[in-house]
Amino acid sequence: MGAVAEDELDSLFEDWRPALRSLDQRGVVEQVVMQPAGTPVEPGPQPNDEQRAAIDAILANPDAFGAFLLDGITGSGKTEVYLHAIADCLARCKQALVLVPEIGLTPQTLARFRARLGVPVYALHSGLSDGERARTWAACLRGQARVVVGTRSAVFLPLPDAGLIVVDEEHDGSYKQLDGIRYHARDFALYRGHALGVPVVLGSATPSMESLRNARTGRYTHLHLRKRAGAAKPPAVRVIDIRKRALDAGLSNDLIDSIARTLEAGGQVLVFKNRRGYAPVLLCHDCGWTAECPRCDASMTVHAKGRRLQCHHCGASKRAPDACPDCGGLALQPQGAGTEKLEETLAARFPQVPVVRIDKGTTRNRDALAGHLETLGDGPGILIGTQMLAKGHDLPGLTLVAVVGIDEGLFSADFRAPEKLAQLLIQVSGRAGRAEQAGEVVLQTHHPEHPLLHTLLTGGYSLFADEELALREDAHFPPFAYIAMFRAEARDMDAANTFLTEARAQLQATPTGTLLTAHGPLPAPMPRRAGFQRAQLIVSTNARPALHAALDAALPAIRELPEARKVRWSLDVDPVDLY
Ligand SMILES: Nc1ncnc2c1ncn2[C@@H]1O[C@H](COP(=O)(O)OP(=O)(O)OP(=O)(O)O)[C@@H](O)[C@H]1O
Ligand SMILES: [Zn+2]
Repeated sequence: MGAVAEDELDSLFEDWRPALRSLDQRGVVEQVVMQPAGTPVEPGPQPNDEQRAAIDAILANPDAFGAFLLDGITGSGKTEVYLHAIADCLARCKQALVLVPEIGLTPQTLARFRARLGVPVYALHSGLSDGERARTWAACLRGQARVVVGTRSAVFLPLPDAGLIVVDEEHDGSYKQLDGIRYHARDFALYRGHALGVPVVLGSATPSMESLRNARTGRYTHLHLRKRAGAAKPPAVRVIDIRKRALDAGLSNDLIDSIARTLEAGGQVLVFKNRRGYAPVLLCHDCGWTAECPRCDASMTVHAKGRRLQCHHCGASKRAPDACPDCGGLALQPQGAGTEKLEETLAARFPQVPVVRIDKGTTRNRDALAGHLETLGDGPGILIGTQMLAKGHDLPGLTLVAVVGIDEGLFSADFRAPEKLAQLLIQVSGRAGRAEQAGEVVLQTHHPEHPLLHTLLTGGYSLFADEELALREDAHFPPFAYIAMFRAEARDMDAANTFLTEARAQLQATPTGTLLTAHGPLPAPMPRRAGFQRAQLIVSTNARPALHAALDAALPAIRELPEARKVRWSLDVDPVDLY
């Protein structure tokens, strides 16, 4: 079943323990008989042909498991397809579960579901108290909750009358839980759909390589939405080559002119920059000193217009020094630009419009996000954001999307980096021109000839995916191989390495051990974090059963290793991040 071993299932429900305790105190929950749904408050648009075909395919066999990949470009109306399938589910007195990424669960999304379906829609996310979670759990168990929209952990809700499971933005990294028991909500949704005998719909404009491969091999039914729904057209994309150009906070004059033109025409602008804070580095111009985190192999990020330093890896935070700690000079300069600096620069350039920044620093929860979008309003304005903004937001007034500072992503060592970058670029670009107004995307780069950009610009995500899958197959990388990663950290690197070497020996000694290829132990890409030395061991194989057999056979012994007591270690099957 993929990411989780059967015997781990129990602990997966750990998340739910406090909620269930509070449920127990309130007495037993009783089942209610489900009534067919009421009439929708708001009728939706007539599905177009592609949407109709997708809906029909999903509903062709509603009482049996089937996996569907709804592969539809941004703005193609995937949500409409879900809504029709859910409405059908309600008409058959069944329950529907919709999983959305962490930041995708906005009041906007819920309002749309409520208005269209004509039944209460239950929301489940990490911001709820244990009591609220318990109420949702009970409502599901009783069959009172007909439609639940929730993030990752909603995949464990009880569904006595299950009829449909939807995983929106199935490629999204937030479906993978990284702390404690590691599970992938998408994989688990498929497992549940199979157990419950209901269709599972995975939707995305930028499907994961894993899901695309499953669609190609016929394990999933591949459904396509190739054009934007309604009147909207895909945005025009323009690349600005910034080599040798003058830049202000990383923005070229060409881009500033485009922003000015868009604002004059009454449009809204999204400036996307995946680096929060004021500047990524604080440098002494006299001696070359830079502010490093004392506990990590990383620079500290400058925040609060230069007054504070913060480590984005361990969270350490302190006041920025007034003078260079090395040479005593007063020439400390923030280098580069993060979202805070962009906000300052754009607010100074365009004082007549609202400039709103959306990142971890300003937007801790959904209410904050709603507040920011309200500040922006419907008129001309500028939105600055990190990847938080890349997901599923429908901003009808948005006509220009400017992508700046993606260049570091083009040269990452992680084999998944191109996939993640392509997804991000397509998703961010997809925010432009979703209503009547035509959209424009401007991409600023020092590497206009980079193959990744070239492929995306000429063939879109599907051409990228073809090429990426071919590369992965040649290199024996997932989804053509299955990998597991052991991470170990300790005060000294030797302890971490010794443990991993022992773990490798245990794995290789199992009956399927010869089918595994081991890489490592090697230092992690960031060898020191929060004061710990970190190493990793990757094992890979081209047959999943061999991997699981080896893990099952070796894990008890690995847990008992004397070396295991000297390190903090974890096992990640199908890791999404290789650090
Ligand atoms: N058949 C249709 N006719 C007219 N308008 C439609 C139709 N289907 C969807 N729309 C409208 O198109 C817009 C985009 O639809 P929707 O949000 O469902 O797309 P999506 O594929 O889920 O988008 P994304 O993945 O980019 O978030 C919405 O405003 C929706 O109301
Ligand atoms: Zn740190």
